[in-house]
Amino acid sequence: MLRAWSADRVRSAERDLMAGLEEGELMARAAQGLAEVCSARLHQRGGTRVVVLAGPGNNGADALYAAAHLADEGFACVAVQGDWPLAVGEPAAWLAAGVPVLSGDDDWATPLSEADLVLDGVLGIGGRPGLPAEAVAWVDAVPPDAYVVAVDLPSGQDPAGEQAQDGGVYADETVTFAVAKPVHVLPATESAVGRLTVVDIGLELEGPADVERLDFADVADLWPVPHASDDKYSRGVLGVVAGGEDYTGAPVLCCTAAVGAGLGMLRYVGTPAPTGLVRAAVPEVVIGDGRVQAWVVGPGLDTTSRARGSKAQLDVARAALASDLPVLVDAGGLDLVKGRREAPTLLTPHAGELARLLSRLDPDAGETTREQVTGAPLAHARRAASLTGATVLLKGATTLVVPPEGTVRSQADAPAWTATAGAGDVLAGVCGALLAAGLSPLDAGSLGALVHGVAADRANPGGPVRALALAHAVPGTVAHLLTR
Ligand SMILES: NC(=O)C1=CN([C@@H]2O[C@H](COP(=O)(O)OP(=O)(O)OC[C@H]3O[C@@H](n4cnc5c(N)ncnc54)[C@H](O)[C@@H]3O)[C@@H](O)[C@H]2O)[C@@H](O)CC1
Ligand SMILES: Nc1ncnc2c1ncn2[C@@H]1O[C@H](COP(=O)(O)OP(=O)(O)O)[C@@H](O)[C@H]1O
Ligand SMILES: [K+]
Repeated sequence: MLRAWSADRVRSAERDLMAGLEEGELMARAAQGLAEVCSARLHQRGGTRVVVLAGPGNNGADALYAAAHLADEGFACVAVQGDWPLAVGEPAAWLAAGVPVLSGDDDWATPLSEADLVLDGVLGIGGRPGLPAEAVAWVDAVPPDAYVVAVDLPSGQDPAGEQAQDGGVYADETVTFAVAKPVHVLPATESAVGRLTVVDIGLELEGPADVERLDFADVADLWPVPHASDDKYSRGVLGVVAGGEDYTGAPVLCCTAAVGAGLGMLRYVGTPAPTGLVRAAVPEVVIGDGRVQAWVVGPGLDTTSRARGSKAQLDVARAALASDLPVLVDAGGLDLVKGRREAPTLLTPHAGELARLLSRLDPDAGETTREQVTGAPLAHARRAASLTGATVLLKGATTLVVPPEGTVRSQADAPAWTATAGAGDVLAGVCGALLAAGLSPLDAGSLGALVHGVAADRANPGGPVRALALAHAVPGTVAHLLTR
C-alpha cells in the first residue's frame, strides 16, 4: 500500500527528527538522494546538461545542493533564480560549487533551451497553487525533449492535491522525500507528477495516512477467497437492479463482471427486454427478487420510464435502498438517493453525476457544475459523503474512494482506453460482488477499482478495450493478482 501524508504532518515529523540532527542534515540527505536519481537518469538517457529552476524556499535549496553534487560528478549545471534571496547560500557560493546562478536579467533562455535535464525546484510543500510570475516564463521555455525532474512536487500544483491548476510544471518524474504527499496521488494533481520516486531521508510517519493507494500485494490480503466449507450462499448473493427497455446493455455488462468477480449467486431484477438479454448472456443469473447480501442499484436504470415492468423494478430498487443491506448506487440509481442512509452504501458517480447529485441534495449551495467537480474532486466527493453518510467513489483517470470520515483511497490503475461506454457498469458489478462478500464500501470500492483498471489493461495491453472485453478479463485478472 502506498501511503501519502499531508504537508503539515510531514513538517511536524520533520521538526521532531531535526531536533536530534545537525542543522542542514535532512536537506543534505534529500539533495544527495535527488542527485543520485538525476545522475542515474542522465546516464540512462545520455545527457550532460542540467538547468535548475530555483525558487525562494527550501525546495530551491534542495535543487541547488543536488546540482552541486551533479557538478562534482562532471555534469554541466546552471541555475536560474528570480528576484528573491535564496533560502540557503549565495550565488557566489553556488558558483564556487560549480553551479552559476543566473538572474532573470541574464540569458537563462539559451542554457535552458539546451538542457538535457531540468530540475524543477521552484516550489515544494510550502507552495501555494500557481507559479511565481518569473517562473511562468521559465516553465514555458522548458524544451519538450528535456527530462523534467520535479523536486518534491511539480511546482505550481496544489501540495494538498485538492485544486486542479492551469499551468504549473508537468514533470516526467517527481522525486519526493520520505513519503508521498497528497499531490502525488489525488486526481486534481496526479497527472502532473509523472513517475514518482520516494527518497529515504530517515523520516518515518506513523498513524493513519491522509491518502492510501492499494497495490497488487493488497489484493491477496483483501480479496474474498472461498474456503472448502463455503457454499454459494455463504459466499454472498448479490442483487442487481439495472437496465430498462432503453438501456439493455448495462445489466449484461454489470452481471457479467459481477459473476466473473466470483459471486456465490446473482439475482437480476429488470424489465422484459434486458431480462431476456441477461438470461441469454449470463446463464448463471437467477431472475427476480429474492434474498441477497447486497444490492447494486442503477446501471442503465431509467427512473422516469413508464415501460412495462418499470414500476415493479423501481419498487425493488426503492426497497433495496430502504433496507439495512449494503447497496452500491450507480448511474440512474443516484436519482433515487434522497439523503442519509445508515447501512453501508457506496455511491459510484462520474464527475457529471456527482455534480447533479450535489445540486439536488444541497440546493442551498446553488448548482454544482461538472467543471467545479473536476476542479476540486476531493472536496466535492467529501461533501457528497457527508450529505449521504455513504462512501463516494468518484470515477476518472484517478478514481477517488471517499468515506464519510477517515483516510481516503485513490486508485490509478486503468489505461485511458478505459474511458469507454459501459466500463462503469463493469465497475459496478465488480464492486457489488465485493460488497456481497462482506467487504466495507471503502475496501470494495478501492479493490474493485484496482482490479477493474488492471483488467482493462489485460483485456488488450496497449490498445483499445471495449467494456465487454473488460468484463470478461475480470476472472483472469483476479487469478493473476492472487497467484503472482
Ligand atoms: N523541512 C525540511 O526539513 C525539509 C524540506 N525539504 C524541502 O523543503 C521544501 C519546503 O520548503 P519551504 O517550506 O521553504 O517551501 P517552498 O520551497 O515550497 O517555498 C515557499 C516559499 O515560496 C513562496 N511561495 C509559495 N507559493 C508561492 C507562489 N504561488 N508564488 C510565489 N511565491 C510563492 C512562499 O512565500 C515561501 O517564501 C520541501 O518541498 C522540500 O523540497 C527537504 O529538504 C527535506 C527536508
Ligand atoms: N482517462 C481515463 N483513464 C483511465 N480510466 C478512466 C478514464 N476516464 C474514465 N475512466 C474509467 O472508465 C470508467 C467509466 O465509467 P462511466 O463514466 O460510468 O461510464 P459508463 O457509464 O459508460 O459505464 C470508470 O471506471 C472510470 O474510472
Ligand atoms: K518543485
